[in-house]
Parts: sequence; structure tokens; C-alpha cells
Amino acid sequence: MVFPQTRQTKLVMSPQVEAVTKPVWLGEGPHWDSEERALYFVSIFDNSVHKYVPDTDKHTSAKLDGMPTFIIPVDGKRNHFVVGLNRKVVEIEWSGEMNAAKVVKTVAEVDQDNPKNRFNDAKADPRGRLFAGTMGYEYEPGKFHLKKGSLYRFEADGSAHKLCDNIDISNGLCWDLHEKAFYFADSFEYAIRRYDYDVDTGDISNPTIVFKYKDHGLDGIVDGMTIDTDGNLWVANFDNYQVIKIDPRGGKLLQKVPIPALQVTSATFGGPNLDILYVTSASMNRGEEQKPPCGSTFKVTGLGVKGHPNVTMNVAPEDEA
Ligand SMILES: O=C(O)[C@H](O)[C@@H](O)[C@H](O)[C@H](O)CO
Ligand SMILES: [Zn+2]
Repeated sequence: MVFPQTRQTKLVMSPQVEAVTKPVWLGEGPHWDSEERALYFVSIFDNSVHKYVPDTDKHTSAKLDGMPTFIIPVDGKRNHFVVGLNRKVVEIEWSGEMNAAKVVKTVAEVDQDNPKNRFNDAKADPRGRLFAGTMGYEYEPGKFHLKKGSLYRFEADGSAHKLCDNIDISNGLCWDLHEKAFYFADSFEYAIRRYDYDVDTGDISNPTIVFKYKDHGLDGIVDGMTIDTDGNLWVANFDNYQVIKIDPRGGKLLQKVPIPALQVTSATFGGPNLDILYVTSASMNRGEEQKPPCGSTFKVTGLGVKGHPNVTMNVAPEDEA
């Protein structure tokens, strides 16, 4: 009697990708608020901040006077957020209603010697300090002055510490407390940097390159990223229709997740179990090749991993600042 060959069936989950918001021009900076069960993000070129609530499928936005580049809730202060607005870090108050956001104070201002610079990506570190980088003047979408950006750390009182300069586009930003690492990308380096990170002081040191796009035949540039609880990075591969999963400890490319938008800009974990990857995108050229869903925010499920809760920023109350 001949027995059929035993086949090993490997259970491979395939990710599901769905556009959940209306398209915007340059979606960026997704932040999942676990308490509110809401996703916040910005559209830099639309001058707007956005809120998407999956439970009600409601997407609202509010215009600001300038380019908002990130939106992070202020710790313990409901409806208050720190926003990168051109070269300033401001605090806004926003209930989430359409066009009802107002700036309540300026927390910090940087790059005075390059007045047309603007902020780009930012996150609060595990202790609630703000890490935010800048980039040179973008005189038209995708064209900008090179090497003009810097990366800063801001304490609760708004004081700024320059961590590095000579940056084209400041992107990425996430921390692995277990590895004592900070991951960062200067997009046109086509690579991911790792720094040693000291959670007590917020200092970063000893930059090394842990992953190079060209070693893996990847096109496009490195944009925003997030980290899962296994310590792997989920990186927006801008200009290449995908998010990639990377093990930064071994420099391995673990997975490619196709996204139906050319310009994938950033990603964060959200949802009640932090197992949904929310991915922002852009439609910067707005040509034929960038019809919707380009510019939408996508929901990716079935990845089989989880993220960490996003951190809110500590901002000292007025009388302590
Ligand atoms: O996503 C970002 O981090 C940036 O804001 C970029 O989108 C730049 O604007 C640049 O033009 C890309 O080439
Ligand atoms: Zn970015």
C-alpha cells in the first residue's frame, strides 16, 4: 500500500488591507489614542489635523494656519495636542469636531536661521519627551532644500536639545526599551539608523546603520515606522506601494505588505488590541497615477503581531514652565 506523502501545511495568515478614510494630500504622523479608541493623523499640505474613530467610522478634520506635521495628545489633558506647525511646536485644543481646532500656545520654535524649514515626523519617547525632526524648504511637493534639517528632543518645559543635524528628511522614530535602542531614518540615506538610547536622560549615541534598502533591492525611500512587541520594525516604503517588516537586530527583511498607494508615509498599531496596523499615505503628485485610494489611511489586519500603546507628550502647565 502506498501512502500519500505527508505534506506539511504551514499556516500563513494573509494580511487584509482596507482604505478607511477619505484621501488626503500628504497624510502623516498616525497616533492611536487607546483611551478614545481614535486614530489621529495630519495632512501636511492640506494644513489639517484629522481624527478617525473606527467604532463609528467617523472621519473629521480641522484646518490650522500653517502645515501641521504631527499630532500627539498632551498627557492628562483631554482634547489638547502638541502639533508641529511649520517650525513651531504648538499646543492646540480640539474636540474632534469639524474645523474647531485652535492654537492655545507655542511650546517651542526651532531653525530660526532657516525660516522656511518645517517640522516633519515626531513621536513622544517612552517617558513622554518629544522627539521631532525638521526638513528644508519644500518649494514644491517632493522638491526641497537638502541637508537643512535637524532632530530635536523637547522636554516638558519646551526646552530643545539638538540631537543631530545635516538631515534631508527626518523620519521613522521609534524606541525599543528592551534593546535600549532608538531607530531613526534620514529618508534619503535609504537606510535605517540605530542609536543607543538612555531612557533616563533621553540621550542618543553611537549611530549605526542596521538596514540598507539597496542590500535588499528595495526602491523608494524610508518614511515613518513603528515597532511591534517582538522588536521588529514596520516601515513605510514611500514611492514603493508597501510597508515592510524588518528585524533591525539582524538587518533582515521579514515581510512585504502591499498597500494600494504609491506613497506610503507612516504606520502605527491601533485598535482595541493594538493588532491593527494603520497606514497613512499621500497623493502628492495628484496625477492620473494617484487616484484614490492613494492618500487614504489604510487598516491592515491579520499580521499576527501587536504594537505598544502610543505615548502622549508631557507638557508642563503654564505656571511650571
Ligand atoms: O512623508 C514625509 O515624511 C515627508 O513629509 C515627505 O512626504 C516629504 O514631503 C517629501 O517631499 C518626500 O519626497
Ligand atoms: Zn514621514
